[in-house]
Amino acid sequence: MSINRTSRKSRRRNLPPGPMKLPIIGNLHQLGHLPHRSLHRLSATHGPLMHLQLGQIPTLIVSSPELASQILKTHDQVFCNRPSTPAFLKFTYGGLDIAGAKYGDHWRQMRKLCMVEIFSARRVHSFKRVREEEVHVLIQSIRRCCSRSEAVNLSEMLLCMSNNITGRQAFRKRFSNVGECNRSELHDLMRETIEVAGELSVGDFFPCLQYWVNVITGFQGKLERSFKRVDELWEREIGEHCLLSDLSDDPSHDQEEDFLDVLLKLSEDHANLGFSLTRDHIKAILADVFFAGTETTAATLEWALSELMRNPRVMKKAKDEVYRVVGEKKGKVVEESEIQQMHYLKCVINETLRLHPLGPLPIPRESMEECRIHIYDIPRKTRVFVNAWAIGRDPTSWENPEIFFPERFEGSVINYRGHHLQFIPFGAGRRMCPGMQLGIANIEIALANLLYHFNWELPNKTSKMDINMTESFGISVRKKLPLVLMATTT
Ligand code: HEM
Repeated sequence: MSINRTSRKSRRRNLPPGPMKLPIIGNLHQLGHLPHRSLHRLSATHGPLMHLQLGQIPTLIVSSPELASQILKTHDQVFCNRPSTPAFLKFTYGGLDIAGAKYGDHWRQMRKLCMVEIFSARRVHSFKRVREEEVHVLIQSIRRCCSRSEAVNLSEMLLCMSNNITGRQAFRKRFSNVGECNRSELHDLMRETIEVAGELSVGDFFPCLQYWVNVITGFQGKLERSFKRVDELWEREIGEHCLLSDLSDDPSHDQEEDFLDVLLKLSEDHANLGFSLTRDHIKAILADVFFAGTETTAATLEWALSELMRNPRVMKKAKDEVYRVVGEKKGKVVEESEIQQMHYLKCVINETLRLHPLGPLPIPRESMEECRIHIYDIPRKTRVFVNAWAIGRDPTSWENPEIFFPERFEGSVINYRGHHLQFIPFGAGRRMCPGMQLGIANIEIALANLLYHFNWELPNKTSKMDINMTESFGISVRKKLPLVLMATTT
């Protein structure tokens, strides 16, 4: 398959348009080692529309707001499929979820159901207490490090917090020890699974040899083992929920419904639902909630703090705002109602998402039919990566794009809701992130509290420029090296 351009010569000679290839500028070997900066460098040389031949898969990388608008708005209906990779198919029970589902009736039904029942503003609000309690546990855990003059591994703690919040939202269970924000069975399992799911396996790009390539490289074995453990976890939680709902004197009946309560209830209501929500559908949705929701949230917080450490002026301004809004409130958690007045904090989060979006690689789109983008004909089944990372650093949209400058969002109409294609950390169009509000609520409350309760320093008198900002690939783009800081209480 080639990506064709209408030839100028043929137009001059009044001939029917003949094909001209959009040159292939990269291959699988390069992509395997391409961090975002190399992709950025390639697009600086080859323009914002790049064609890579990844094994058997024609692949486009789109790195300008104009082209992103063509993919995610003008031709959203053509590009709203997701390619099936073995890892996605496995963890989503053959694409029964939202993120891995092929575009069509099933995806529409699942997305609508989850938007109403799981991702709605009402549901996000109902977990306010869960977020505030888990942030309180995080603060207490950091305080204990302070009292022992120990460095805080924030990368690890933030991921544990995010897992605990999601565990409580999904099935009312936190997995760390009581009162701790430490590693748990869930934490290790999610880490391992996210690594497997985010891995670029060679077999993904050779569909006809996929299974055998994955067996030979050992990827298939890794995938099966990981899946078995995750499936056991979902089964255990579903079993416990079914048992609890049979016990009329269950004390947790007073509490907010969790996602699993909601999904189990819906699964018994085929008539109203109009389709059958099986156990596998439920497990697939749980997989989405954990895999799409935990690391993304923790990674954004990690980048925000790293940028604040490198930019003391911004750190001071953000802390001043939090104090001004909250006032003197010893030992308490900053509450969500107070965050609505923290406009600069929101700019800091925007600026973090601009420079450190989820990344172009983990959740690609796929064209469902042939389509013309710019002057090129893009064949059916082309994989498309919209490079939010490069778009967020595009000098034609952003002044001094490499500088962390939250003020650029003050008084600006640009937001992350998918309307402004120069800033798309949550994507845009039909397949835009449905968990945006949930993710932002977690990030805001955690960041406000980390700024309110602590002063942060680098360990061993290292300089702010020593903070390593190298990225690593996975489901989200995380810091390659953990963020380790010293905290003192304010
Ligand atoms: C900072 C946090 C987050 C970021 C940056 C983020 C980003 C993204 C992006 C870029 C996409 C692809 C959109 C596209 O193709 O246009 C996506 C899809 C998705 N996200 Fe998020 N996300 C976050 C949090 C969450 C949370 C908390 C959840 C759920 C609990 C979630 C669930 C999903 C799902 C299910 C999809 C697939 C949607 C579909 O294919 O229809 N995300 N996210």
